[in-house]
Amino acid sequence: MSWVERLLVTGGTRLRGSIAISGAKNAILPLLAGSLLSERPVVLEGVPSLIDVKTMKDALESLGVKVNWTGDTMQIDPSSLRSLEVPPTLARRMRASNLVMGPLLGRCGRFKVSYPGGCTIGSRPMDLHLKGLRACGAVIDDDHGCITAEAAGLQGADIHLDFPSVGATENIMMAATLARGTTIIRNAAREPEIVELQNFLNKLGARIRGAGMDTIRIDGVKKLNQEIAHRVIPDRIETGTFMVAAAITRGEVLINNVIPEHVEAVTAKLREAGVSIKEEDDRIIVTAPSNWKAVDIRTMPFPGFPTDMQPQMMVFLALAQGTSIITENIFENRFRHVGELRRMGSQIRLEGRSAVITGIKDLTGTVVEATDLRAGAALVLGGLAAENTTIIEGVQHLDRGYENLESRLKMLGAQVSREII
Ligand SMILES: CC(=O)N[C@H]1[C@@H](OP(=O)(O)OP(=O)(O)OC[C@H]2O[C@@H](n3ccc(=O)[nH]c3=O)[C@H](O)[C@@H]2O)O[C@H](CO)[C@@H](O)[C@@H]1O
Ligand SMILES: C=C(OP(=O)(O)O)C(=O)O
Repeated sequence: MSWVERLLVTGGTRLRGSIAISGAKNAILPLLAGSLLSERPVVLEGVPSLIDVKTMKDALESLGVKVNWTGDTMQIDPSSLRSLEVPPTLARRMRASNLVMGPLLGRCGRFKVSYPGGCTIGSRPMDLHLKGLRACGAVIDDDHGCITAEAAGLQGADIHLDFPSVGATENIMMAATLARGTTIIRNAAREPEIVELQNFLNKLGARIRGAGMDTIRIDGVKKLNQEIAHRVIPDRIETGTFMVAAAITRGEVLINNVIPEHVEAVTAKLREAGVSIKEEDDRIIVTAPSNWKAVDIRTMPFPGFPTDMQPQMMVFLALAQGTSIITENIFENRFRHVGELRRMGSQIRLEGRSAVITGIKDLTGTVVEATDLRAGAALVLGGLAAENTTIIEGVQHLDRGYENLESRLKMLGAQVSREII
């Protein structure tokens, strides 16, 4: 017998209190994959309890790596690596499964993985990853949804990415770590998770510089053999989601364990709309006005406005005074939440890559479906602000990327519960 989990969110409560942000999903996943490059034990701290992290742990274990996960600490012993093939059922569970390609190729000279799964927000091809790995000397067969690669020793290369892809930058960085000579990645992604990966790999013994800028230089080393412990950076998308939760409920929330510079684009847009945001060393205080203004948003690679915050900002703007335009420049199919938000009463019109949002006074709770992770987050936020109760189906998407979401929202006064039917 199968069961369905759904969230029941009853709106109308102003969120108040303080909350601490968890380790970043999009940082821990490449760090776990990057551990494969090392021959010595690695300890990761601040590991969030997420389905995607569990999937990556399973993927590492399927390769023979020993992993011990207790609380928010993970001990990884990559010395026992013996298989170079991730089972298709695991690979298809999330996009980040592709991040084992670079490390396996770098350390062992071969891999076999299925095309990854992940959020259904666009076609998400792998061409830039494969182009970069081929430039380093890998012979790659990309056929029938399965990618196999071989290299008799990788060679450093000068690679220009057509687009600053986060995953391609990470895979190439990791493969190049153990290549002969120097690799240069131009038009590299500049996201904080890239800087985090550089810091982590350098602790292990790699020689990488430039992360956070558009050119990254990797001087290959023979092996990574430093035994290290590393604490993962806080999740900037979870931070942004809680910032919007405070704002949309006209509440006041102190958010701890934050790197304010990582959420600057979100802070700027919320301030432009009229929300008060006070930044201190590692915390942010969000105080919402009773009404807010429409603002326009264009998603861009970092430091631009993050696509992973686009759905959450859309629901906030659905309640703004005036008309906002959101242009989604990263993923061609990241508007699946629009239909669900319309069911809650919002007035949103799609025109190609843009959504035109005419602010209304109130949203109305109804039954809606989370079609992907951030679409789900937007629906929870809508539910917190709506009249009456919103029932959100497709909760498994939320569990991929938000740790204990309902209990943490409850700590701030929200009326949220999970129902199993
Ligand atoms: C686990 C993880 O870190 N996920 C994040 C990562 O995903 P991910 O690394 O998959 O995102 P990319 O930066 O690679 O994708 C950005 C754009 O480039 C395109 N592209 C990408 C690779 C490629 O080989 N060819 C190609 O055309 C994609 O289809 C997309 O349109 O960055 C995205 C963009 O900030 C975020 O939304 C995801 O949350
Ligand atoms: C798109 C996302 O994740 P993934 O790349 O893992 O699908 C996300 O975190 O919003």
